[in-house]
Amino acid sequence: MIEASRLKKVYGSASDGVHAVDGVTFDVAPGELFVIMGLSGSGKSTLLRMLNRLVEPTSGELRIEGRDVLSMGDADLRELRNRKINMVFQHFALFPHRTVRENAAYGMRLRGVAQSERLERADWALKTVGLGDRGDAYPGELSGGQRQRVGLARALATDAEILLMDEPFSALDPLIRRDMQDLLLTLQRDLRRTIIFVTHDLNEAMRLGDRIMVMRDGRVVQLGTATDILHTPSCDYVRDFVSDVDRSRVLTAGAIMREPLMTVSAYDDPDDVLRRLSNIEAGGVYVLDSDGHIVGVARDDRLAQAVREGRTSLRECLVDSYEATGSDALLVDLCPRVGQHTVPLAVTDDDGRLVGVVPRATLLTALSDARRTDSTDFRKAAAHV
Ligand SMILES: Nc1ncnc2c1ncn2[C@@H]1O[C@H](COP(=O)(O)OP(=O)(O)OP(=O)(O)O)[C@@H](O)[C@H]1O
Repeated sequence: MIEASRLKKVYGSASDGVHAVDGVTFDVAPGELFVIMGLSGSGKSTLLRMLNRLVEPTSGELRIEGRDVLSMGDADLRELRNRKINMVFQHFALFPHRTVRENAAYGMRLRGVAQSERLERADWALKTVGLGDRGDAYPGELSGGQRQRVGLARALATDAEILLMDEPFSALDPLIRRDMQDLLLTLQRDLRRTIIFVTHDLNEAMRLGDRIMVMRDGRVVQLGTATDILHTPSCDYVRDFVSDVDRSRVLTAGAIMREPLMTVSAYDDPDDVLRRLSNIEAGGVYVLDSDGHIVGVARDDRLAQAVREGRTSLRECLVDSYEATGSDALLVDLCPRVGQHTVPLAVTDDDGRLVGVVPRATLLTALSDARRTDSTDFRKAAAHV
């Protein structure tokens, strides 16, 4: 959707001006939530504003859906800003004398949408952000978080495919901010807009971003998924940021899961399964059907009993003592659920097929700070838990 190559912005003269953005290259896929993260002054806002040429790049290339944005004339640029891209700011600047519905409809007015359609889409957008019953209220009658929702509704009501969001939640208190992040993630699952989201908060970046671009002094110091950045920070600068991140609320089961050491089929022989289990020193194993769904767990004590009794069907000695979760579950929610059974926590796909497991040691290692664990024996210790 967006391809930026060696984008540069120098405020002032080339020799002694400010190199706000210094040769940045990245691309954003359709439907991606792409986060630009960095400290104050690292060039995030400048970069964001170059994407719709509110700030004119000094040099570089920029394509949106393959079209060269930097060579566009006024008419094409207006069209791009009016139809394709919408911008959401930290302060939404709602009009106090207009109703919430009129405020939500405002972006479409600029785009020349007929009034009846404007109001209809505004009502849809307000409902989407949970303010369906507040359309007739005035902004002054809403809380800060609700006003921010109106701003979000305004951006959603237009059908712009690309949303540029500059620290939209930074002015909100932490609980409302978390609500708004949840709302954005939920909306994004359904609406799949392409979002470029600027923040200086790595926790927020990691919660929201499909990918995160970390900037420092106008340059990109790392570009990757939250897991990439947590596990392999590119330099000390990123490592310092990462040490403050609450891993339990960023990493997911899918990001840390392992291949199960072994799985067996319900048609396998109990004696054989027991022998294989003892080889890997495990107390139990997942039994799968031919599609990979979990049929149950074969535990060593039950298997030993079945063998003693001369039974040959694995199905007869299965138990259902295991825990399963989806791959997008956060580690904070897994903590109480691992280590309860002889088999590790199962990670299943939407159809209930086993896609991986989370042993307790894996969870502990993932929760620990990589920087500290490099210098201690934590990883080794965790492996024995
Ligand atoms: N209009 C301008 N004229 C001159 N310098 C500017 C201008 N806008 C930004 N800068 C400088 O460019 C650099 C990058 O600023 P920018 O606002 O893009 O960073 P940022 O990462 O978005 O910071 P913040 O999080 O504080 O908004 C800073 O050194 C800033 O002082």
